[in-house]
Amino acid sequence: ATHGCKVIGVDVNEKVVDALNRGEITIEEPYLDIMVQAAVRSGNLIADTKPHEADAFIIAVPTPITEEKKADMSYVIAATETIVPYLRKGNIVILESTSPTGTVEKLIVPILEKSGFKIGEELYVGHSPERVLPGKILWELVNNNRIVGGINRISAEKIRDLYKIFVNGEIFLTTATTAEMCKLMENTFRDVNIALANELAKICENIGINAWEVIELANKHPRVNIHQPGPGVGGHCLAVDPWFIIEKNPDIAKIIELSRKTNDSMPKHVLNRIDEILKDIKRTKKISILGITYKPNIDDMRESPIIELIDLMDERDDYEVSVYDPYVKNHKYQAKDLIDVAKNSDLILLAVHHDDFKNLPLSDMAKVMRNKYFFDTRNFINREEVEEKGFKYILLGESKSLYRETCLNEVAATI
Ligand SMILES: NC(=O)C1=CN([C@@H]2O[C@H](COP(=O)(O)OP(=O)(O)OC[C@H]3O[C@@H](n4cnc5c(N)ncnc54)[C@H](O)[C@@H]3O)[C@@H](O)[C@H]2O)C=CC1
Ligand SMILES: CC(=O)N[C@@H]1[C@@H](OP(=O)(O)OP(=O)(O)OC[C@H]2O[C@@H](n3ccc(=O)[nH]c3=O)[C@H](O)[C@@H]2O)O[C@H](C(=O)O)[C@@H](O)[C@@H]1O
Repeated sequence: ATHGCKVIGVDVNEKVVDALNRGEITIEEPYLDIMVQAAVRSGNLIADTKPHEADAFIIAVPTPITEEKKADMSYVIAATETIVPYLRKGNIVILESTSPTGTVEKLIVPILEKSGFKIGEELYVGHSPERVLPGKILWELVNNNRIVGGINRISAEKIRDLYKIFVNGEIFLTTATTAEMCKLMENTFRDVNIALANELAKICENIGINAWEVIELANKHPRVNIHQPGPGVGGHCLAVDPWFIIEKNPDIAKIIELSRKTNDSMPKHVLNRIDEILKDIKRTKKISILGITYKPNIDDMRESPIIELIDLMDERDDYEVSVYDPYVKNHKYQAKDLIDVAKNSDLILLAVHHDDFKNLPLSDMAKVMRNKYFFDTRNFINREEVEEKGFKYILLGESKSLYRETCLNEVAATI
């Protein structure tokens, strides 16, 4: 809309539509409010609960997984069916939702055929996966390279020409099914690499060294890029998309499935570590959790591993939980500030590395706590600073064994 096109934003949620028409946004994303205001004011962006006739239709509805880890394609089916009555000869239809392989060819095309138009000749159809990173969406939307998979060459070319209106990155053409698999493998690549880092974290805890130090040093190799361990992988992308591959290839996608399970095991692993740290306390223990979103500096809690951790603690009667997240209001355990969250607590768990947590009021927090344990799952907080304030600092991916202490002393003595 800010590049001169007339855009109709269609959503079944009336609240989203009403907000957009007032020039307001319903998600947190840097600079999006300014851009939407400008687009609405220019008259180029309007929203409605029903589609209008148009030259091109872009489908970007949710593609979640069910409890059984199967792709839920109901939103894509519903949205595609909704546009059929509005289609005209020469229209372009693009699926942007991250989808299992074969979605365009086997699910969307048969629905679009109900329009009576010849697919690929009178209707141009394809998949152009969205690759933006939440928190950097507006920059990446324009500057990322894009893949366009058509059901035939002319479809891919027509879709490419549409994206050229606002994309500065390169646009690569392929088939619809290849484009679907590219998107799934991009997120799977990241998920598998994070699983490797999480496994390393557990191994290092086992042998008494620091995984973060191993990663930093190993990554000095020109062809090594180990990712960061943490309390688990969240979001509606990495925690979801690999399952689309596993569902269709259960006997082959073994590494992918094991990686998913490894990352999903991290909240339980964090709880096991807390059990071990607080094993001598026999009464109900209070845990203060800093951050519950799925990653830093955003308000999205979808598939957050911290929510999973809280659920695990809820199942136990020896834990009481208190939470503080500057991006979240209304969580059932939400404290009003960083002092309130620490009241009568036994352990602070740094779960999400929001920038807001860079300068914690550690002295004031320590004053209201019962025991002063600080468990950092992100290697985010300065160990010396925390220890200076009287806390015992514990880091995910590190177990300070006697062996490690002795080795470090020996190294220090040699230097
Ligand atoms: N959010 C992101 O940064 C990225 C999202 N994606 C993919 O894009 C797709 C959409 O994701 P999000 O925008 O994050 O989801 P979302 O849940 O934030 O928004 C989807 C919107 O679609 C609406 N909707 C549902 N059914 C509809 C229908 N039949 N007709 C019209 N509107 C309908 C919902 O009310 C909701 O407002 C997913 O497949 C996701 O994996 C891919 C890359 C990045
Ligand atoms: C390959 C890739 O980088 N995909 C991006 C990803 O966005 P998303 O916000 O889900 O990715 P993320 O920043 O890796 O975070 C996912 C999760 O992984 C965790 N995480 C991430 C990196 C890391 O080294 N260790 C780690 O534990 C994060 O804490 C978070 O819980 O998924 C998006 C999507 O598909 O929606 C996609 O558009 C984005 O480009």
